Amino acid sequence: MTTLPFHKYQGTGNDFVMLDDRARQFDEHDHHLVRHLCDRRLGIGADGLVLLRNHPELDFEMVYFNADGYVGSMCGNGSRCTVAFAKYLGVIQDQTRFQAADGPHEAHIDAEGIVHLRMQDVLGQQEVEGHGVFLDTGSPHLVRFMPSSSLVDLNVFAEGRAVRYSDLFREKGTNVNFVEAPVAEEQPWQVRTYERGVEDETMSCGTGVTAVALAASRRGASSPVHLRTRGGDLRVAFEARPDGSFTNVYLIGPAQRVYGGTIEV
Ligand SMILES: N[C@H](CCC[C@H](N)C(=O)O)C(=O)O
Repeated sequence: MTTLPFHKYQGTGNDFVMLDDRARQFDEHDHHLVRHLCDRRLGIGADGLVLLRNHPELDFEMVYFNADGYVGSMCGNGSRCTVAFAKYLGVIQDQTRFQAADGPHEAHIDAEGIVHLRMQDVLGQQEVEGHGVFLDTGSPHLVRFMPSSSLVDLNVFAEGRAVRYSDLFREKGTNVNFVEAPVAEEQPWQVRTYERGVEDETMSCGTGVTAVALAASRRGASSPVHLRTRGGDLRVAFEARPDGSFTNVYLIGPAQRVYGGTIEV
């Protein structure tokens, strides 16, 4: 038995175990341990786990795992939390450049503590017959626009799973976002997400709302798009290019340290 110190963070209800791994002691191939730490009954409990590591050129590197114990692709909420964690550790102040799964990212923390995270440019979006719109915002996302008032009672677990394990997506998997457009202009777009790697609905998904905002821009939404998840509100700002791609994409929202402790492993 050894004692492992950890920190628990959440960003709009998407929660993460954060480990300060600057000394590089954590074995990233230990899927069983990652899964155990994310287990809500036997471990700490989280949608994912992040290792904060040193990086040779940038301020730090973020290594993100889904709750299934395996390295995931880009995680937007987890990135905002990692930026807040880096500040908590004194690794950065309010401005940073760091490495994530899909490449380098810039971020800053504003006077209200809100994290503005620059995402990679998004090349485009593609209609998937019978399913919705597919975008890669660092992670794969299917966006399905739903009729008004249908989201509240939707079985996101069952509906999301059906898409994620459909013949089209089974092999690589996809995250699945269900969206309701606002009924009045000043209201937010509502989003519920089934996450690959968690294989369940989460309270919020950062790369997911980013995908939703860019897909919504094709349906009249203009930057910044306001989005409401079950865990809180996020904003996505962007510039649409004439060729259908997007640049200057920012995911903007809170990131909070909930508690810290140690766990016997
Ligand atoms: N919750 C994450 C999404 C992680 C993507 C992950 N579920 C995968 O497909 O590897 C976010 O806030 O962007």
